[in-house]
Amino acid sequence: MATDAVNLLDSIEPGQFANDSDRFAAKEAARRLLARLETPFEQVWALTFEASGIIAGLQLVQDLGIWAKWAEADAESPGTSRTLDELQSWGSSKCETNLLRRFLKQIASLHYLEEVGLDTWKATPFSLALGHRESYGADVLKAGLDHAWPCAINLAQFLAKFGYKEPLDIPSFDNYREVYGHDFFSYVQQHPEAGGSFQGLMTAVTHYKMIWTNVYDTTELVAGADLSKPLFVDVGGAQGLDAQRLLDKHPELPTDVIIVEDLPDVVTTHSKEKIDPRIRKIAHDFFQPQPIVGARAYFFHAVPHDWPDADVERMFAEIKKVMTPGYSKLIVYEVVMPAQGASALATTLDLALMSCTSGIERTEEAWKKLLKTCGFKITGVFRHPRALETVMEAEIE
Ligand SMILES: C[S@@+](CC[C@H](N)C(=O)[O-])C[C@H]1O[C@@H](n2cnc3c(N)ncnc32)[C@H](O)[C@@H]1O
Repeated sequence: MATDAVNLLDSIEPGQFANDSDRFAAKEAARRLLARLETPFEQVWALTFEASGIIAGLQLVQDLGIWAKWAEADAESPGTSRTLDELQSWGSSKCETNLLRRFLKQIASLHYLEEVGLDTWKATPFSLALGHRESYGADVLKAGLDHAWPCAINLAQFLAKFGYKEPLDIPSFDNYREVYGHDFFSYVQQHPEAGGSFQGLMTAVTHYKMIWTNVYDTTELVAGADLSKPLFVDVGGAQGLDAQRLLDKHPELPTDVIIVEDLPDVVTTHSKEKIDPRIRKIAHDFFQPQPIVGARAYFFHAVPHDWPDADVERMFAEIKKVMTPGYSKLIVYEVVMPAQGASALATTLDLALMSCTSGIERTEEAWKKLLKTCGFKITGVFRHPRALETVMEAEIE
């Protein structure tokens, strides 16, 4: 029985699923299986010592440039196994043989590499992705080390110190400031490396999530627009991926009606994704007066969730001042936290926000209340069964 079960589980491959939802459902089932099969010790060990060891090893191999070299070599000769000597020779700095061996052995023991012989490994899709710049896997790893891990280590003691209140008031108490001396967005503007890993993380997450134009039908928005004026302002739009998606859906749109706004360092230093030259990028702080007046839509994707209510009120107040009543729309694309059965991705994002930015993933009730306080009425709520996030459309009340 045990052998049959093991053989069956070992035989399952991602390619056998008809679509990504089926693959995802099986992956979630495998997580539940693991939660049932692991002993409490195995679980706590995996969460602590395995995880911290693997993160250190993955970053070390990344710092040596070995993942990138391996991905290049694998593209030329897919599936070739590599010896320790070969991998060591790819390092940009000299790394002692046994030091590298010890890390590679742990990485392989957790199946992120395949051990195929003595000191010999094969790449996996995961290890190859770490070497591909365009997958942003290395940025997610680095963002974990730059932001998530140091903040998580401090979080419980920080919350105890402030009497177990929800951290929703950046000037009074903020975990990131406790760790780094500045709130998150001030810090990343002053530290380009930490800002770069955050932007890479955002790009990876945005690529992973469902395209907003598949959740919200933009036909009416565009058909009812006066294209002699700005159409779409993506506020805190980072690399401009959502703006690009609107253009992909409406390729006939002219130049300069789609605008992406973000902080100066994001628009200049971290601007890496290729987007259509018809999209205009401008540096703008959303707490300052909004320069684009009377646009058809002001779009916020995963931006309000970075901030407590008082800051969202300030941010939306600047938008409200420039909206044309009855014409302009406020469009928010965010996680709407369900009362029950939230996914691990939603709850993990919520806690990462608490830990790093004093932000929060809001419930529908919280969103309704916040938008009302800001002087907006919700004109539509749009969901997709497979989307993490919900589109909320609002107008000036
Ligand atoms: C969580 S990211 C979301 C980015 C993008 N909308 C997406 O979904 O991929 C939040 C964005 O807000 C930007 N941001 C933070 N503070 C800002 C400010 N005061 N003014 C303008 N943008 C800001 C950040 O630089 C970052 O790109």
